[in-house]
Amino acid sequence: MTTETFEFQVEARQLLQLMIHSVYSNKDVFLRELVSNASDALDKLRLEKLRDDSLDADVSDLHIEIDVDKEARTLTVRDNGIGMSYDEVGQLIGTIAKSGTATLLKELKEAKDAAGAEGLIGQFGVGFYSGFMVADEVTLVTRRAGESQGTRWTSRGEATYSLETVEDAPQGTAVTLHLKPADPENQLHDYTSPWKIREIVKRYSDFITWPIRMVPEAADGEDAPEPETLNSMKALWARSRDEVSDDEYHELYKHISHDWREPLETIRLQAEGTFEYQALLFVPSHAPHDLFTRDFRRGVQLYVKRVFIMDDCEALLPPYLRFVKGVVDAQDLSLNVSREILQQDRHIRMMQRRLTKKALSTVKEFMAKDADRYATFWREFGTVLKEGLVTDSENRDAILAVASFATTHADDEPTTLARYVERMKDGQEDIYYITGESRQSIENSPHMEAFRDKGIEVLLLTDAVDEVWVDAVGEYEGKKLRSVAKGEIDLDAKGEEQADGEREKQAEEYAGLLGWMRERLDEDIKEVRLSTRLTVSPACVVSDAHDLTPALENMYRAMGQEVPRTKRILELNPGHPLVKGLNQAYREREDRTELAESAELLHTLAVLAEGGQPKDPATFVRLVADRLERTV
Ligand SMILES: Nc1ncnc2c1ncn2[C@@H]1O[C@H](COP(=O)(O)OP(=O)(O)OP(=O)(O)O)[C@@H](O)[C@H]1O
Repeated sequence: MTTETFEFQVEARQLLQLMIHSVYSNKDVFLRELVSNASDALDKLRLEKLRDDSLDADVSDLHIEIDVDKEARTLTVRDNGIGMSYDEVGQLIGTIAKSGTATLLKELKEAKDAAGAEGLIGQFGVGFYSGFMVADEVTLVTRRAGESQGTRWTSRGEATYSLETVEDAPQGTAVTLHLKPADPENQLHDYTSPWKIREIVKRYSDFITWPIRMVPEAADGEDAPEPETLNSMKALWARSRDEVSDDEYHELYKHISHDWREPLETIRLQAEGTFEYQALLFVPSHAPHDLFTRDFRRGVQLYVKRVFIMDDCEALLPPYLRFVKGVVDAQDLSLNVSREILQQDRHIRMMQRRLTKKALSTVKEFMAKDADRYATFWREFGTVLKEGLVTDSENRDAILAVASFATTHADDEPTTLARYVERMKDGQEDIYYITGESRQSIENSPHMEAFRDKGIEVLLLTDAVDEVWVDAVGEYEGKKLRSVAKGEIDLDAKGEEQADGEREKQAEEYAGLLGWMRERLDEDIKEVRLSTRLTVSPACVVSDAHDLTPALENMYRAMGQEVPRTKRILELNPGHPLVKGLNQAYREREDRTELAESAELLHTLAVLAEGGQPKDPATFVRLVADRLERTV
């Protein structure tokens, strides 16, 4: 069979170069990655055989084997697992199909130091390619279980790789690294040394549930020694807490999550009784880059009596906890259980409730005992946790209790709702918030003026989900959550006579202008009224208390839902010279053509001030230019 040569995808080539000129100082981890892939391949084969007994595959002694040849300076990691077909090798090994590769590479190039680069690579995980940190050539020979022909893949980690079919490949995959010369100064150890291999396997892969064997090289003239099993194979989740070190837990986390960094927290949970299970969950320390993409893979694996059943088990945790990684091992499920059955299983639903409560109480503990850890957690996962405020009414209070929000009270320290309430002024009945794209834009919004003036604290909500949960939640401890940009806001003490009298007078004075403007702006505006929110700006637009905000309208449209355009309310600041002038002109002039333009301008300025888009930018620019021309 001829050998075909292929070019690596551009991204794959760039990643390979990064691996070769190693951004990662600890090169030992290449073995963990290869063993991890081999272990996955064994899991997959066992599962496939379980589902389809007719599969022509030998599952009697599934294991991983590590062989070294000191003379040839090669190290081989072999498994008798699922293997790959010719096409799969091309797809899985020659390309990087993962979303976000381009972003990762860009960030890597921008990372200023090795530690930053290491962190980024860690988040991504480059698995198989890490072999090129220690080898100048990698050969992979594989045969998919059930197929007769095998495939050999070879590359020197440069621009190309070659593929050929082979006739006599054993079932599974063997990855052979042609090792670079050892260079201990650069952490490139002698990976042909049995004690080094023992040490690495023990450190990183002890919990792997398949035997990892090594056949030590025979001394001259002696028979080959018996293979030695290097790992204990004990499922960490089944061992008691004091038997397992934090490092061991962390290695399991890295195996499951493909993250190279330590988790923020490890959570153990055992349930005894009618439905027994053990769970070992991890809260990562960093949000993965694809957390908000549609095909994000959740991190909880399901085992049944120590047998791996599935990755990415969505029935075990609600979507807003999708960042939690870990293992759940249930005793009383069928090995053939499917995703559909899991979704309907009463025990699984109970398990999900318990795991959810445990995850939330862990966050509560961060909050109570370790402010830094809580701050990291919230920075990384607050946005996704808030989705639960909308979707999980049972745990809404628990989520609200651990949620925090940016606030006008402090520049860099978010507040909980409880603390906000403690600080509420005498007579303040509601919790005020404003939503928008960035802290800066909403802090300077005209809607904030009266609040700033009176020193009333406002929560600054800038995540898309904030628009939704505030409506779903509605109130906290009997205090309404109120948008400063919705409905009528009256911050003056009720019944203040002077204010009331003044307002009545103004209402009379402005009645004509307000009615006339409403007619002029009828397409977009349903009411024009005098404002009690504004102290500096001439005008602002607000939504009715129960109307959709423009951001929500856009969100629904982006999701493909039809929503009618909601007309808004224009508020004018009667204390502003521009508004006063407009009123005077309205009263004095018969010809109101110019005035109509001014009304339009005022409206557009109000839209711009809250970060909106003018409906007709060209006309707006022309009107402003006209006015400027007259003043210069
Ligand atoms: N020993 C193996 N047996 C069977 N398939 C394998 C083996 N090694 C790798 N693969 C296939 O190649 C794919 C790519 O492997 P690679 O190590 O690059 O990434 P990964 O394991 O998917 O994720 P990560 O990069 O985060 O480790 C795997 O998902 C798997 O399908």
